[in-house]
Amino acid sequence: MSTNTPLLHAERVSVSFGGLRALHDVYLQLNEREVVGVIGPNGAGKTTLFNAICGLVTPDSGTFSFEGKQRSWPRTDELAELGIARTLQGVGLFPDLTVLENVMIGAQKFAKTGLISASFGRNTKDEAELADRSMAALERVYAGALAHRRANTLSYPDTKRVAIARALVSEPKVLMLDEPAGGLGPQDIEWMNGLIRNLTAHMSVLIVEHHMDVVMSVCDRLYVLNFGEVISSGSADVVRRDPAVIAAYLGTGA
Ligand SMILES: Nc1ncnc2c1ncn2[C@@H]1O[C@H](COP(=O)(O)OP(=O)(O)OP(=O)(O)O)[C@@H](O)[C@H]1O
Repeated sequence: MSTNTPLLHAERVSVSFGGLRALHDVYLQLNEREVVGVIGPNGAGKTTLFNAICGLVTPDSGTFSFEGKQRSWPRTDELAELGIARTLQGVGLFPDLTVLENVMIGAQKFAKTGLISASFGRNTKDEAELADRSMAALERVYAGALAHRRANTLSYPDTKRVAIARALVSEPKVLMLDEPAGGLGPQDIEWMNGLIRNLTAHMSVLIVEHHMDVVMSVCDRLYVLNFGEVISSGSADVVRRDPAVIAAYLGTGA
């Protein structure tokens, strides 16, 4: 892949739910080691675009390319192999499992005998390898000390870190983060932004966020959606000053 080829490229994406047009001719490009934000008011189509890339929604039309090759839209069971990982809005950890066990669930790609047998110790070599990878992922988000805590004892900011570790354990090329700053205070947002920037040493990051302020400082480029269309794209400075963006956000009070 040439250095100018985008890692991920979606073009002319349209999605309808019955009579409702959720996306219309949307485009998005993510380059190597880039942090790109998809922002926009409530109902703009951000999650639908994420879901299309993750195989949770099938577009009516549009093309998808990954590593320079056009291909069908990814199915959910192809994501790990392709190198795409996603965190879920609302975190989605298993409350009664330990942090390490939660992260190990993200490592299924590496469990030669399947997660269940590995988790139950039928193959101790696989289990040890999974645990090592999971521990390394936790350490990358500075959460190694939390490994043996139950997920339901964590603070909210810590659950968000663990959710990222769970996505990192499959060693993705593209990490998709759903509202990484949602519910965090200013200090934790700063910390989270620092973490995201560090991740770009190894991968590209795609972020969906409702509030534009929280992603402005961390994103190299932004796409702004409103009513299912891209109304602006570019650097934070360009987007922030775009009258169409100001009008869209003022219109919703976000
Ligand atoms: N499964 C679905 N069935 C019907 N309509 C849907 C479905 N998913 C989304 N929509 C509609 O599509 C539009 C885009 O929704 P989407 O969730 O993608 O927006 P969003 O920008 O992520 O919003 P928010 O910031 O509130 O999460 C909305 O009008 C929404 O009601």
